[in-house]
Order: sequence, then C-alpha cells, then structure tokens
Amino acid sequence: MTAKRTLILLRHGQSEWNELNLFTGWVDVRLTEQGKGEARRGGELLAESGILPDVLHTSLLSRAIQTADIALDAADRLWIPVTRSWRLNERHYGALQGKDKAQTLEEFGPEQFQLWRRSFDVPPPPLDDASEFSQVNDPRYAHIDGEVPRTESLKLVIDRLLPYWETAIVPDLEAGKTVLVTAHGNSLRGLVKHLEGISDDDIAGLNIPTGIPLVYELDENNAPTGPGRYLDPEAAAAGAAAVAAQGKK
Ligand SMILES: O=C(O)[C@@H](CO)OP(=O)(O)O
Repeated sequence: MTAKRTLILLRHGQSEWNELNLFTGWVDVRLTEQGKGEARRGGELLAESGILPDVLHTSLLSRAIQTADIALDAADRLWIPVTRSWRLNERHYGALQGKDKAQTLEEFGPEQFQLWRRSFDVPPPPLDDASEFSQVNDPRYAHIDGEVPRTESLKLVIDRLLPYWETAIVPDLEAGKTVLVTAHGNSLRGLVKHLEGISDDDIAGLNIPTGIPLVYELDENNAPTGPGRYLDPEAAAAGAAAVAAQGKK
C-alpha cells in the first residue's frame, strides 16, 4: 500500500503592498498586522483539523517566510525541516511592480489590465534594471540558474516552478510526508493549474485567498484524488472574490 500523500498550499497573509493595492511580484515587502493575524489563523486551522506538516517549502520572499513561521508556530510545528527556493517566488510582474492597480486599470483599461493580471502567456513589459523595484542585483538571487527575470507570464512561472515540484516537493510526498508549501497568489495558481489540469483559458478565473490552507490528497501518481479543500471555505470564497476585484476601487 502506498503511504497517504497530503499537500497543503498556503498563500502568504496580507502584505504591505496588498494593503496599498500595488503590483508586487518579486519586491520583498512584509506582512501587515492583518497578514500576521491571517497567518496565525492559518496555523490554527491546521492544528484544529489535525493536518500537521512534516516539511516546509517556501519561496525566497519574506512575506511567505513570515507566514510560514507564524502559522507553524501556531500549530506548534516550528521545528520542521525547511527548504526555500526562488522557483516558488511570486510571478515577476515586470514594469508593473510598484504600480497602483487602480491607476493601472484606469490608464490602460479593463481588457489590458485583465490580460496582464490573469492571461496565461502575456507578460507585462519588462522591468528596467535601473528601477528601484528591480531584483537584478539582489544577492539572494546570485546563484539562480539562468537570469533573474525582468518579467513573467503565468506560463513562465509554471516553467520554472515545475522542476522544483518534481525534484524537491514530490520526493517528500513520496516519502509519506505531509508537505506545506507557503508561497504566492500566482505561483500557487500555477501549481493548482498543474495539479487540477485547469485549461489555459479557465485559469484566468482562479484566485487564491491569503492565509487559508488549501489541502490536497494525492494518489500514487501525485494527482489529486479530489478537488482542493480550503480549511475555511467561507472565508476562502470571500478572500478569492476580494482578490478578483482588486483594482476596482
Ligand atoms: O501584485 C502581485 O504580485 C499579485 C499578488 O498580490 O497580484 P495579482 O493578484 O494582481 O496578480
């Protein structure tokens, strides 16, 4: 019999730039007090449901790392082994990084705005290396294979995420470990697209709420045995709707 494989996906809690309604991408902003509360609640949900992670994978961005630490503290699992990778980072948002979502919507119109935010393979214009929001000289990315991105579509995110899924996360699942992945709205959209086989068109309609654990049971091929299950479905629906509506305020 194969061991049970449980995967928990957790988007970081509200960040300072989520609160300000700015495109964030690879800019390393921190959690707000609300975001820290969401992370704590996420950990409590794990503890209450008895779904306790054995290992943690995070991006290299502080908001995901803070979220994981707070959630694991709440679930009394701060001690579990951790692996971090840039491959779990948020989508690089190119020249939109640091821009106000509402202003961008007004300036470019709803069609272009939606294309940049949610299309499968249209990246925003690249970010200039001289920009204060560029990561080209950030030491944490000095050792990534290839170049630091200047922009990414969801497709490009999936291309850099899947090798990590296959070589780092799947082996933990196959060893029977309950795996927590703490990452970002768009990197998790990419992973959910892969897991659930969502089409390039339909993925535009999927939004991931902050701070609510999404749990998958996987079969021996690492395919989900059913749809992902949010541990607080009502809050997840409200959170996803709020993400979808960003910009319209
Ligand atoms: O700004 C970003 O990096 C992401 C996630 O916060 O935003 P969006 O939901 O618009 O893709």
